[in-house]
Amino acid sequence: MAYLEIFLPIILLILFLVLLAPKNRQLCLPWNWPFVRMMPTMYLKSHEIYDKITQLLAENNSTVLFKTSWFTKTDILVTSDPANVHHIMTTNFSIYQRGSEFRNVFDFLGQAGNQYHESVPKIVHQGLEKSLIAVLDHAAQQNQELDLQSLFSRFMLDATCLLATGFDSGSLRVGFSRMPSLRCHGRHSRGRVLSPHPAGETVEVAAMATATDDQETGDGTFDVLKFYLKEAASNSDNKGAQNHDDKAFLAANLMTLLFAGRDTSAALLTWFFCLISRNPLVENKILEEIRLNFPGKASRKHIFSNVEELSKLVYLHSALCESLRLFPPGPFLLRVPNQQDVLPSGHKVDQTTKVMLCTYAMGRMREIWGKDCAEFRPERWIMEKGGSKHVASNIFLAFSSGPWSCPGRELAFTRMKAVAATVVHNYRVGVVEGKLFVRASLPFSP
Ligand code: HEM
Repeated sequence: MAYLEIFLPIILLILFLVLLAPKNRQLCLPWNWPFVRMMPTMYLKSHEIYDKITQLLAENNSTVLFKTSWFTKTDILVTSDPANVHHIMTTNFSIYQRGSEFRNVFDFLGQAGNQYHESVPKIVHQGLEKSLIAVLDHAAQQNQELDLQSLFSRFMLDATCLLATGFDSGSLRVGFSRMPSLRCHGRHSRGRVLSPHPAGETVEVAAMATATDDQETGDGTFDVLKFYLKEAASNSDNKGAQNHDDKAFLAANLMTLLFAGRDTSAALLTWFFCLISRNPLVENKILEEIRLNFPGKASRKHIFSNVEELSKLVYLHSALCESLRLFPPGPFLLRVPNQQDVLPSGHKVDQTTKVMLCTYAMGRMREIWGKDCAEFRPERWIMEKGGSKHVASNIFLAFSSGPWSCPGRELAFTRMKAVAATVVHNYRVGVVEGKLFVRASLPFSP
């Protein structure tokens, strides 16, 4: 009897697991436990989540439904199937829409007007000369190790802030110590950029749109949004935002831009330098391309006089695309349908399904990129007769696809090419042994 009391619950538990757990089991999917479903496996594998999901997608026809717990009632459908991507991002995008109106506000991204074309070359040159080259020269003279991602983040933050608002946050300079951080606060769309002030002392740069934001902050912070609104109002064609709703909207967009313009490009450039430091042949080809296209500039730090000249660097462009394929700064794009839908793969989704498009896995699919999909090979982006190869955005998803794709793509390439060409031409970058680590975070970064 005593034995029965001990063994009966165990037998019942085993029966329960056997009957319930394997119910939805597909090929090689994580074990689907009762109540907590696939959460334990996802948690345990979180440190290698991107590679694990890539492998699962390869084994399950590019689409996998992850069951989260019974309590949250939300399932996650992960897909790298190009037909699903096209359906979600283009054909049926209206039910998966993100609903952003940023395009009307910041026309400098090239959607309208010519402010982009006028300002970018000046800002890129100024940033390279005043900060990037100065910092790298100093580090090279001192034989100093540098945190590359912090360096590129600062460059991109200063360039984006200057371009979007006219304010120079001056965070990249010789002797920088703290990494600037971007923070957003609650319902007032309040954001802060922590950055060392050009004058030397550390101050906070804030973009605020609270009900009381007419007052001076009085705590040593600089209100970038107020600066931007004043500039906009003094422009006769644009009276600037007048009411608080407009200001909140502008503040939210300003923060989006600062985040989008800083971390993506900085993470990608860091991966680019990691990859070329391990592939010296690629680095040599980039150097050769620079030599051929900018003759007579060998002894100069600045190899190009206007950013349009950068379009000659086809191999460098390809090496950046190849880095984006292997290490896209956004490894997943998230969408939630606002009604029921059936994907081309046959999967049904509704408002309780989070759909994750796996950019990382798509960049490593044999079916798309061939047997050598795991190799870093910029040549795959170049046509046989020369020139860059066009790859459809539903298979190369780094900048998203369809109507809501990245509006900063051209700007991103211009700035990344300017930085990469200048650094490759002037310095040798190597990864310090043991200092490269991969963070499972967004943006996906070394
Ligand atoms: C390597 C560089 C970059 C990559 C890989 C990248 C990638 C992306 C992706 C994938 C999205 C769409 C996200 C989604 O649909 O869920 C996006 C949106 C966006 N990107 Fe980029 N981007 C880059 C650089 C930039 C730059 C330089 C800017 C501007 C300064 C920029 C501005 C934006 C904005 C404003 C959005 C829309 C954000 C929103 O809708 O909330 N991006 N980007």
